[in-house]
Amino acid sequence: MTGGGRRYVVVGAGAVGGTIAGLLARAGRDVVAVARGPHLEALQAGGLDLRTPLGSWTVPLPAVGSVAEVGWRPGDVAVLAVKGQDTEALLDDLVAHADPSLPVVCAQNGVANERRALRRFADVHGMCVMLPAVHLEPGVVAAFGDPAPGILDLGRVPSGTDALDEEVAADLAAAGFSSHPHPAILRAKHRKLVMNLANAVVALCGTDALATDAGGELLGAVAAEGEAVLAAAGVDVASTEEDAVRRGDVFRIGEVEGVDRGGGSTWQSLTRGQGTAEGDTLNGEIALLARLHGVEAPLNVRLQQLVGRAAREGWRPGAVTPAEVLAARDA
Ligand SMILES: NC(=O)C1=CN([C@@H]2O[C@H](COP(=O)(O)OP(=O)(O)OC[C@H]3O[C@@H](n4cnc5c(N)ncnc54)[C@H](OP(=O)(O)O)[C@@H]3O)[C@@H](O)[C@H]2O)C=CC1
Ligand SMILES: CC(C)(CO)C(=O)C(=O)O
Repeated sequence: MTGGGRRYVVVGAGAVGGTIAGLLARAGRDVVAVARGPHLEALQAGGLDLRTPLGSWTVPLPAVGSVAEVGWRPGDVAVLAVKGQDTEALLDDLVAHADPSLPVVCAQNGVANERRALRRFADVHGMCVMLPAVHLEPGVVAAFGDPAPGILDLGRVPSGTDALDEEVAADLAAAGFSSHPHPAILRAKHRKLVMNLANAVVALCGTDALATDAGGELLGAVAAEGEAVLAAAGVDVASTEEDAVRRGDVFRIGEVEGVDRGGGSTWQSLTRGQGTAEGDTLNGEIALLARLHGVEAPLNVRLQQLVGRAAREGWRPGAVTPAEVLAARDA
């Protein structure tokens, strides 16, 4: 247990949340996971099966089925690690059970979750999550970063850092992550957003399609469209050089025995048949800004529409070709 009564309530203990909760717990921090369905049952029955290139462990992890069951107390910090499409429902629940002064850290991709949280909570922190991880089986999470599992910088939203950021970063560092307080976290998160516009491509077209000429063309065009829209909207985005400097050689993608990495988080949503996907939060951010600023974003609009439909209708990765998506640009 950590001193000072700090407790990390990690809501959504999947790929990212499971890795954060599991490694914080292994480092002796006080952690509660909020999970649901068969994953909750597996956590409660046998703990978290956490696999990494550095080793695999069964981590005993206190787990409850909803934020109503947490028993919130002073010193708690909520770490949101659900996908963006689940944030609104979660926050509605959270606001009914936790004090409005609860610090909320959004360990999620995109930049929409912090705004959702700020409508209900005053003390909101964004986290830029560079943590390649997989959760395809109840109770099991694999994180591929080696030697650090990932980079988890955080800061207040809209800007600045405070004592909480310092404390969380120190606890994450003790758990093995690279984590720094970041005074302009949304700047970093917008750079990550540009990268995550590819999530829908990987999910729809499959990982093999990325090695094709059409796949490469699509990935480049989707990112370029995102950059152009963010520039038209006047958004402050970290440069690729700044991003590369921060990544440095903190981690590379390692091997985890017995686990195939497959694709990113949206690919995992389709592979698991989750029924929803994160397109509205990721490509939808570009669609939103394009509409607000009078510019076009046909590729991101198409990806948002397709990945939502794919999740609803149970399509598997590979159901769509890059050429089919590129056709939206040429229509
Ligand atoms: N996976 C990765 O490599 C990376 C992911 N990210 C980002 O991290 C965030 C989380 O993604 P990821 O970890 O992949 O997602 P996962 O689907 O693996 O984990 C999210 C978990 O949250 C659960 N959940 C959703 N709503 C609730 C709720 N109200 N109460 C309890 N549990 C809930 C989900 O359950 P259920 O399965 O039932 O839906 C799921 O188990 C996303 O924003 C993603 O883009 C960032 C970097 C890398
Ligand atoms: C960068 C990447 C693809 C790492 O897995 C990611 O952020 C995601 O899966 O959402």
